[in-house]
Amino acid sequence: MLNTIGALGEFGLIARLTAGFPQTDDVIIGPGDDAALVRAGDGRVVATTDLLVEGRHFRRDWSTARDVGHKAAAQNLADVAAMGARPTVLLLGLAAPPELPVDWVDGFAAGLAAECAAAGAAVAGGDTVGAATLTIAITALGDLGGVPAVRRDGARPGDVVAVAGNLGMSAVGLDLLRAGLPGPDPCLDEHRRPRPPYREGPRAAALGASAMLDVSDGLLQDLGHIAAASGVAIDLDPAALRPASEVEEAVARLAAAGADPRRPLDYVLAGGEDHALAATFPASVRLPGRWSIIGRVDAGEGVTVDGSPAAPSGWDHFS
Ligand SMILES: Nc1ncnc2c1ncn2[C@@H]1O[C@H](COP(=O)(O)OP(=O)(O)O)[C@@H](O)[C@H]1O
Ligand SMILES: Cc1ncc(C[n+]2csc(CCOP(=O)(O)OP(=O)(O)O)c2C)c(N)n1
Ligand SMILES: [Mg+2]
Ligand SMILES: [Mg+2]
Ligand SMILES: [Mg+2]
Repeated sequence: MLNTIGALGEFGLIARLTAGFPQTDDVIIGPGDDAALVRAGDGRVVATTDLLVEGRHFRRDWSTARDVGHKAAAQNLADVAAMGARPTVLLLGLAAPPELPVDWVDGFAAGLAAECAAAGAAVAGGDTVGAATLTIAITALGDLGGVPAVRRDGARPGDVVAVAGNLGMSAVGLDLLRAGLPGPDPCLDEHRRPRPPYREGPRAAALGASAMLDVSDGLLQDLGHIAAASGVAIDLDPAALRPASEVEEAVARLAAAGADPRRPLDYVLAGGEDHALAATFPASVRLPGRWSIIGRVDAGEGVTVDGSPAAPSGWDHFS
């Protein structure tokens, strides 16, 4: 039987790839977090990279070029913010077929520029090649301003779990697109142009967040990374995870169209591409308005909802 990476799954593949990679004193935080932290001269820089592949992350008939520019930047800048850092600089890799309209490139660049401006980041360089599949590879850098990075491994029993940003809208928006249901719909907007709460990353670090990440693959799966890295259990409070009315309404639209949607709560728990920030904080911290408490950290392992093992799983590129 063929031994393929499909059987390993995305995270098995990453573990296998990175197992033998050299780690020197220049690497302060290596593979395994939202971003790396590396030495740079006398200082430190946060560094992360995420790819977007046409057909896999976006479709040109579902999103405008401008949308894709916004999303490509946002997906990467969110990983910087999730370390508690301020995004500073982005590098753009672009692989594109020669048939790609110039208008598309112009729109993409405008969207990328606008999202970078919103986060306070500049574009410092990149690379451009021809290829069969339109692919965007972005590297984003960030500045911690002298504070420690917020990793995935610092959650402690007794901490609270909190989220800034919205959950479930992007995934239900994707299902609207799959079902061919037209807009306007706020969930479509959220899917096309996620709005990570960039400034809440450094703010959470200043408040003493013990762990943090951005929700890209689905809340349960991503909180599972915090639970595993920290050696703790996380229990979520379903009452605190009530889906936004926009999610409820989009699910109702899908059901009315016979599209067999998931339950609203499942979009919240396992949707993906939210790029909300999820963090753990000592219970004594008074959280600002953009953060809402959704659960608590206990001794043990795994993620549960109201004490029960959580069923829906998140995104895996290979299974
Ligand atoms: N090809 C690779 N080589 C080295 N490290 C990788 C590779 N792919 C993923 N990683 C690392 O694995 C971790 C998880 O990746 P990923 O799930 O994509 O993070 P995120 O969801 O925050 O973008 C990250 O720390 C990332 O740097
Ligand atoms: C055409 C299309 N199909 C499916 C999706 C859904 N989707 C693609 S990637 C992904 C998960 C997040 O992407 P990933 O590359 O894993 O980002 P990372 O976790 O590395 O930040 C989801 C939900 C989409 N956005 N567009
Ligand atoms: Mg991340
Ligand atoms: Mg990634
Ligand atoms: Mg990411």
